[in-house]
Amino acid sequence: MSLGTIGKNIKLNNGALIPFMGLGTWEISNADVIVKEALNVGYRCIDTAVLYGNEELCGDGIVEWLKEDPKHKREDVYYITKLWNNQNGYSTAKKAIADCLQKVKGLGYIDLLLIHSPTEGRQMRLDTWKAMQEAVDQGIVKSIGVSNYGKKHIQELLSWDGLKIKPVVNEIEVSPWCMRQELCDFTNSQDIKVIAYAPLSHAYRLKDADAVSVAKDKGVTVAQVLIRWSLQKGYIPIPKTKTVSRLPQNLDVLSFELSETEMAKLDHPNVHDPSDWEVTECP
Ligand SMILES: NC(=O)C1=CN([C@@H]2O[C@H](COP(=O)(O)OP(=O)(O)OC[C@H]3O[C@@H](n4cnc5c(N)ncnc54)[C@H](OP(=O)(O)O)[C@@H]3O)[C@@H](O)[C@H]2O)C=CC1
Ligand SMILES: O=C1Nc2ccccc2C1=O
Repeated sequence: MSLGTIGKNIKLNNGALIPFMGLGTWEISNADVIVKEALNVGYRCIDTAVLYGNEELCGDGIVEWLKEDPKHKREDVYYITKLWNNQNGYSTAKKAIADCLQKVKGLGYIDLLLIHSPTEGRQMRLDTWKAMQEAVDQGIVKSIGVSNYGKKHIQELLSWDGLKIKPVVNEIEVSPWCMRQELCDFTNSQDIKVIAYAPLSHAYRLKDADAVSVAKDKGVTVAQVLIRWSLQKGYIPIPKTKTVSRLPQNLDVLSFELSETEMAKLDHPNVHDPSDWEVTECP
């Protein structure tokens, strides 16, 4: 990752551009308020999911922001949502995608639709992908991707004879305590970008002594250090905060740089401590 490109939009394998980082919205119940505030302070990418139950509120926040100023354009915001596990299967996914769009109808289209996880088995994964490809052909979804996919799930999709559209991203948990170096390298080798979820370790490691020491040296917070670590690794982090006062801080990660020594101090290649679920190895 060339440091000079951090902070710029990132080109996906279909030519579309995705913002360099985004806002996670899991467990944000007033997502309309938080999303609008986030857009006002400069966030341009919002990550939600059917699971989170706040897609409509995220859409409302975006639409409110668009209405606020004629200079605010739909194409300046990147809206990500995900089909939940029980929405796998061709006809179920077709209906679910229509529902996803209906919930944010003011947006007109979904920038990026993900299959939330690979847990439902090969046939369901591929049938779901078929429906997702058709949503791109229809123009209601601009890009499609996967989440929580391990190497074998990506290989399965890339070698499927029904593949017409490659996934643009794999959204997986990545932080210094869940580095997944092999999976990240494999994902990137296939020209698929890594969206790093739980980049703040779901807040479990914010008191880590090494991270605290790096943050102190740099004069920034541990949250900022972790987001910067993710960017310097070449990932697209989606830190979540429901605290309005933390929104600007988490975005303010372009004015400092971590040295190789600091990056190495943060790395924990031998630790594998996901903050949430771990399904990348499922059959
Ligand atoms: N595809 C998938 O399977 C998954 C996707 N995700 C996505 O990734 C996003 C991020 O992951 P998430 O699990 O939310 O965890 P994060 O790693 O983003 O951590 C969020 C926690 O950090 C706290 N926090 C945020 N900023 C700061 C700060 N500056 N200082 C101190 N504490 C801070 C938050 O508190 P507070 O909110 O109270 O401010 C919250 O407790 C999710 O919201 C979701 O969009 C997450 C898990 C799985
Ligand atoms: O953000 C998320 N938090 C989760 C917890 C369990 C399963 C999926 C998720 C998410 O997508």
